Amino acid sequence: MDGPLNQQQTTDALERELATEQAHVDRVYERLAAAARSARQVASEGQALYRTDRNNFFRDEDGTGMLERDVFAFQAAKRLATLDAEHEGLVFGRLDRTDGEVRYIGRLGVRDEDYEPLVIDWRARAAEPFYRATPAEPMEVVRRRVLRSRGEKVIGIEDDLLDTDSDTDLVVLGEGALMAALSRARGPQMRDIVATIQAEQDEAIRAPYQGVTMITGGPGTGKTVVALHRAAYLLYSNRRRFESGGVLVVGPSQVFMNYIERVLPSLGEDAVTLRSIGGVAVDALGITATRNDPPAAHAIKGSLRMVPVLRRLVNNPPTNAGEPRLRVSVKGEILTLDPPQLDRIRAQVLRQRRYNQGAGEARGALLEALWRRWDGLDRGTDAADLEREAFEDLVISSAAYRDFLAAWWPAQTPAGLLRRLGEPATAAALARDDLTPDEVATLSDSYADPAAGWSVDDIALLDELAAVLGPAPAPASDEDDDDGSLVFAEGNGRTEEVVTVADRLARRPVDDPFAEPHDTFAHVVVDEAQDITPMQWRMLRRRGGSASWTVVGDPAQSSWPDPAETQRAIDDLVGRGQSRRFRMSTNYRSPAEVFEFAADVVRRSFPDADVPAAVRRTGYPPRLETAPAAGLDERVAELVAELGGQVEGTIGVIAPPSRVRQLASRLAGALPEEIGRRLAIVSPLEAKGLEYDGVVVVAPDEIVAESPGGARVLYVALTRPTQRLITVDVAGTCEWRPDAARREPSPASPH
Ligand SMILES: Nc1ncnc2c1ncn2[C@@H]1O[C@H](COP(=O)(O)OP(=O)(O)OP(=O)(O)O)[C@@H](O)[C@H]1O
Repeated sequence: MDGPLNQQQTTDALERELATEQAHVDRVYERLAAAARSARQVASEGQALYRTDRNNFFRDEDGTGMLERDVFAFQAAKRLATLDAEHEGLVFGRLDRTDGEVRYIGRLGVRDEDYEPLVIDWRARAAEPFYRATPAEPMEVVRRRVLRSRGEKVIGIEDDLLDTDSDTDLVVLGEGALMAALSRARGPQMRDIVATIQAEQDEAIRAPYQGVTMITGGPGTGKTVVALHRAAYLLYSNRRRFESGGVLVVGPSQVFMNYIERVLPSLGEDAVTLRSIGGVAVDALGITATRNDPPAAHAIKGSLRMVPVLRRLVNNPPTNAGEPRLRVSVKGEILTLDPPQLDRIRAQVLRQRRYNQGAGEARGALLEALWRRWDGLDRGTDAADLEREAFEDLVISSAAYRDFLAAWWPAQTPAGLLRRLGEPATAAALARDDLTPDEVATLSDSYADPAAGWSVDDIALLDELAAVLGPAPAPASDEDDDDGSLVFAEGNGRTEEVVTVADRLARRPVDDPFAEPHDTFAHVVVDEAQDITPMQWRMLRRRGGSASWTVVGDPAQSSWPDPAETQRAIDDLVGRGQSRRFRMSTNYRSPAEVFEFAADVVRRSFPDADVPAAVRRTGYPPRLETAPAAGLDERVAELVAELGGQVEGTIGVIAPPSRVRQLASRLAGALPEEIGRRLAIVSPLEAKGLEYDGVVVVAPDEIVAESPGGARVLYVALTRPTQRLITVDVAGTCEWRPDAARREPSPASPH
């Protein structure tokens, strides 16, 4: 080119280029419409073919020919149907290469009638230079162009000239797609970043699937969005493995799952299971929890010290429900099994079987022990003798035996068991030396009110119990049949109903003693991994016994009191298998003015925090406010109203958990509806992973005090804004502020 374009030339060039790109995009949509028509036709022909073949010979070569010719149309139409109707452009990128080739990049691949690519799927290898090429290493790309669209209309162009040495007459327009994308107001849901993925992010997205892939980095570095694009990439590059094996994405809360739920569909992928950490065990338990425990209970319930307590809860049911010894009378003889012997039998069975599967064996062992007692008795020569079978019939029909069995090996459910910890004496007996008396009291207290429902931490405990218990046995329809053995009608006169083989096969899934009570997945993505408690890691690992993993987190944002402990759990997962680590170095969310302030706060108590570089300046430093305790809510309402006029999109009020409810009710009536609609009032835990254009952080000192994560949790709150941050101290408190900020009055800035 011969130098920069003037204003008029730029406008003309932009119009010309937009028209060129629009023409290509139109062609793509026409081709897709044709592909969809063809797919429908093939589907109906395919059905007709199948029907014919049921009556005639199967003509394999016809079916194959049909699939080969039209498989693409099928795929394109199927994926198009899953794309978000409001996606921002099916085609979003163009590469002009040094050899003159032009490649368009899009959310899915589209070919023309001659099978030539009109658009390349962003996950294909040929699309890699779109994300990786830099001026230092242009990868044979002269110009990278990002197309911005609304529906099917191209409305903007952002170019990067990568190979400045090449002699090209390509025009270069716009000021960079990334900055344009980052400056836009945020809606209530996360968007995909497929048009502006950065090189270091792309490497993590396309990393091999095997083993454990760790993605670390500070707040706003795109860890979440990268992990989601990685899930889409894995499905694309290994569809058979991951579509059939399943991909699970786990995030910190239900609100967070709602926030990210559109990203994968907007990339044309809907075969991914999204669960909040409180909903991971919905497969085994049928429930999802959203309530968080207070910090002290959270610290106990998340700790591995709960493992032996729960094991004892299952395996040593307190025997206050009945006599701790078995006494039955057979033909006038009293046979007794004492507690030590009973304990030995129980332990022996549980060494080989989980509780639910052990019931039959335990009964067998009791009968065996009683028989030995009977057999060993010196009953005199004229005493009644009994065959073993008749002896067992007598024992089984005795009320004493049945009552004992019900108390000694009762049917147990995870929920019923965990509730028992609400009895302080039971909790203390089961905790032994694993918990201190104070911890036992805290734990027991947390179950005192059954109406409170289960907490997020309880879910991992219930899941542990479900695993220790093993799959629930099928409800027995016939007492004698519950050992699962086949019964055939062979004229023994006792059998009233014939259990056919077909019946039995139909029951097998419920009966299968090896079936796990939970789903398993081929790949598990764990977001905000720094907050996953050791007990929750156990729950997750049950879902990914032979899975590969993507683990995403930032220890500096941890709300767990001992970040080293969660790190050990992650190291454990990695084990000696394959693993790779990617560090994201740039904060794309926060304005630099806000982030530098937040980074100073976290460094005071966590000097090793991984602090990324923020790329965007807005000219608005954080605004540090103070309000008298009595007028705090009113002041927050005023500030939210002001903020509503300053930012276009979402507003978050992040308050200490103890204040959230009251603030929500005070602010409800105090704000114009237009602002109320954009407002969320949340605790820092609920704000994890989310972002808002404007944020008011209320009573930062209380946030630090109310969380075991302390300053790290405040750091989460301070790093949520994409545009503006306001903090409001209760008058007389500002311990949290770095010295420099505390000495200065509220900065005189253009608010
Ligand atoms: N390459 C990119 N192009 C455009 N936007 C991006 C890019 N990378 C990240 N973002 C945006 O930056 C914001 C932060 O991303 P994300 O929430 O994934 O970060 P995070 O590292 O998970 O943050 P946190 O640790 O604070 O939860 C999001 O709005 C995301 O869309």
